[in-house]
Amino acid sequence: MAKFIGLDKDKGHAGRGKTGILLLNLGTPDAPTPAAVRRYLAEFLSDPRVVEIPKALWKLILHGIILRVRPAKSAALYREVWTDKGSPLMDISERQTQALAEKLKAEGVEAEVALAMRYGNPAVGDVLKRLHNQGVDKLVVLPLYPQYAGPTTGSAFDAIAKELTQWRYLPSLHFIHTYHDNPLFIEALAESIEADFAQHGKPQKLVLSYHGMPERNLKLGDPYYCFCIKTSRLLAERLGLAEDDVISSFQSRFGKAKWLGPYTDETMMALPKQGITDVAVACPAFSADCLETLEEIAGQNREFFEQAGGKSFRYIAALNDRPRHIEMMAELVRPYL
Ligand SMILES: C=CC1=C(C)c2cc3[nH]c(cc4nc(cc5[nH]c(cc1n2)c(C)c5CCC(=O)O)C(CCC(=O)O)=C4C)c(C)c3C=C
Ligand SMILES: [Fe+2]
Ligand SMILES: [Fe+2]
Repeated sequence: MAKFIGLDKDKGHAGRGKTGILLLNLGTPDAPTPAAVRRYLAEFLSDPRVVEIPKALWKLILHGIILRVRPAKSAALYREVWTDKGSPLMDISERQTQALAEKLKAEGVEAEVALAMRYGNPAVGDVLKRLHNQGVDKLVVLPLYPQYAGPTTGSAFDAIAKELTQWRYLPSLHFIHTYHDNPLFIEALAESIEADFAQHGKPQKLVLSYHGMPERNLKLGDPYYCFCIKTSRLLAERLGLAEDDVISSFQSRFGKAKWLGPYTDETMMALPKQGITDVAVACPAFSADCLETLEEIAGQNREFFEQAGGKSFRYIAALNDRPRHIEMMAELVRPYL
């Protein structure tokens, strides 16, 4: 067998030269069952970009403890958010892909728009091979993580690179690494928040809850924290809110190490004691609603807030397939088409 994957020898260069746009997100289990969640977590948590502790030690902890305990617990949480269309993250990602394809087509842009997931399905390698077979020689990759982070965007790049190192004929490649301060991104977020304020009134505080990361990653040079804070600052400026009206916090801790703070759960338990009983919460690190927003924020954190005496907790949905969000995606890829 040849060492590298080349052009199809029967077709040669015929029908090539197409542009492909690859939207990439994290991935989600195939079903809300312990077995499917175990498969998903085993792949996710074996990624050295995600958990940076010595490999042999981590393998023992992962297989000896975590993958025995967590799948059943997580599967129960996934069941709470699962719909007849499956995992929200998958359903929404598919809708985003379709909407971007339709928008570009309406603009007269010819491009194959595809979705891949970093873990699980559709797998990055399979989707890249499919695009290659469709004649794509120019590839634009848009990981749907607004703020660059090594464990997410960096890992998405690894998956692309791992596949392409096996190819003989590489496409031209454009990798969009961050859009935390893109004006259309800020505009899309602002619109979604303004729509909430118009309906329910301005809350005492707007809480912007970002997915967390070990604090050590920041110290080692990961820009994620600074990018999150910049998103918050630009968003507050665009909304005309004072610094004191907005809280940035970090959710979804994993393991015993210190993570970026302040922690969202502790914030929610503390606010009512400070007289803050009316909050709106948005999650600007998530381009699509998923377990971490629907269950952890709109479910668990709402309960923490209300149990501590909070009166009004509104979760503002992720940008999902809002037209302005799709417009932002088109704008991000346009320079490379
Ligand atoms: C173990 C460390 C983790 C790091 C670091 C991390 C970073 C990170 N993650 C996202 C986005 C998402 N994470 C999601 C789920 C999820 N994340 C972790 C762990 C880390 N994430 C776990 C173990 C899980 C699985 C859920 C569970 O078992 O509790 C999801 C949702 C997936 C879904 O199916 O809905 C997203 C999205 C970002 C942006 C990020 C950045 C630093
Ligand atoms: Fe995560
Ligand atoms: Fe979580």
